[in-house]
Amino acid sequence: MGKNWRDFKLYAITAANYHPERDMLEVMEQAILGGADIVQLRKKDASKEELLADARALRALTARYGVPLIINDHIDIALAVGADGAHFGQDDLPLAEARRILGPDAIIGISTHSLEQALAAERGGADYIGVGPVYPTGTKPGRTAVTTSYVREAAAQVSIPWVAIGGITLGNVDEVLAAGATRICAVSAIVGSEDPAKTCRAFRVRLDAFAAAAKGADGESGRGRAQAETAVVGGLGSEDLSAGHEGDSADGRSGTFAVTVNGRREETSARTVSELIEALGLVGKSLVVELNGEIIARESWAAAGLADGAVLELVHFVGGG
Ligand SMILES: Cc1ncc(COP(=O)(O)OP(=O)(O)O)c(N)n1
Ligand SMILES: Cc1nc(C(=O)O)sc1CCOP(=O)(O)O
Ligand SMILES: [Mg+2]
Repeated sequence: MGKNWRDFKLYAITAANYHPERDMLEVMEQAILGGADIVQLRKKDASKEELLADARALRALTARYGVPLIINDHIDIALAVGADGAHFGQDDLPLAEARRILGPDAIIGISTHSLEQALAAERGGADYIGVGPVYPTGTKPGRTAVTTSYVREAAAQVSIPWVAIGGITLGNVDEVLAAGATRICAVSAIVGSEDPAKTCRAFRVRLDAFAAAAKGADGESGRGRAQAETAVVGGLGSEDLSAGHEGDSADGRSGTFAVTVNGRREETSARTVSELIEALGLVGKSLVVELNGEIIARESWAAAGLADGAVLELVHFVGGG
């Protein structure tokens, strides 16, 4: 493993059924290249032989990138390939048994669906917990969604690393992060996407933007994350974004062009980040701005030019903890 595994933010899990035409290793390598920083082998109903072969191959891949490998359900496979850890659900091998077998250094993750289960896993010595399913998901059909209210409880009361999971997509991840998640796990949204690397990069942009907002508004402690909210840009149409910029702009250019703001394509005539903030009515707000994957310091907003195709994440921090 490279960096401290506890710093992971984006957890990717295998699910070959979502990419029947593509090789599992190729998809997972793309996910890692895009920013997935922990990987789980999950293959329900596979034979031990099949699991072992996949686990060996994934072990080699993840070792090459210094990314931790977790094996779902199968402690023998985890041991056989020297995985970094294993993940168990409420009905799987009990935590105490898993710890006895895997030893003190293994990363053991436990699925939880309520705060009570989370606190029990924490007391029992889990290294991290899954918090979910946040939304209904076809990857685990029939499971009742715990909603973002459990995410908020976890943010307030869980001390060990925890990861939000279940139905998380680029379309709803901001809501999960706004509820206080700082790590997310996605299966279908990553491995079922056309371009897993691009999808992971997009998840990372949002994770980083929320982390920066939490830090900016509350110092190093990260307190008050649960109050982080994305800037309210959803209701603004191109008219709003072009406000104050009709006709030629100061530098002689005219017209509008397309940018993506918090995942939404917009037409704007704003030539700089400052102009865009103004057009959005966000002047004076506690904001973190990410432009094409880079956080832009407030003092550089006026100089930060926007071009056609620019991708922006605007995170509005709305309170302390
Ligand atoms: C990170 C993470 N969280 C939750 C789960 C689900 O585990 P479990 O409840 O045991 O269900 P199965 O995955 O075994 O069907 C997970 N695998 N990973
Ligand atoms: C494997 C799993 N465990 C969950 C839990 O809540 O414990 S939700 C889930 C499925 C996550 O897949 P997707 O990102 O495609 O919804
Ligand atoms: Mg399980």
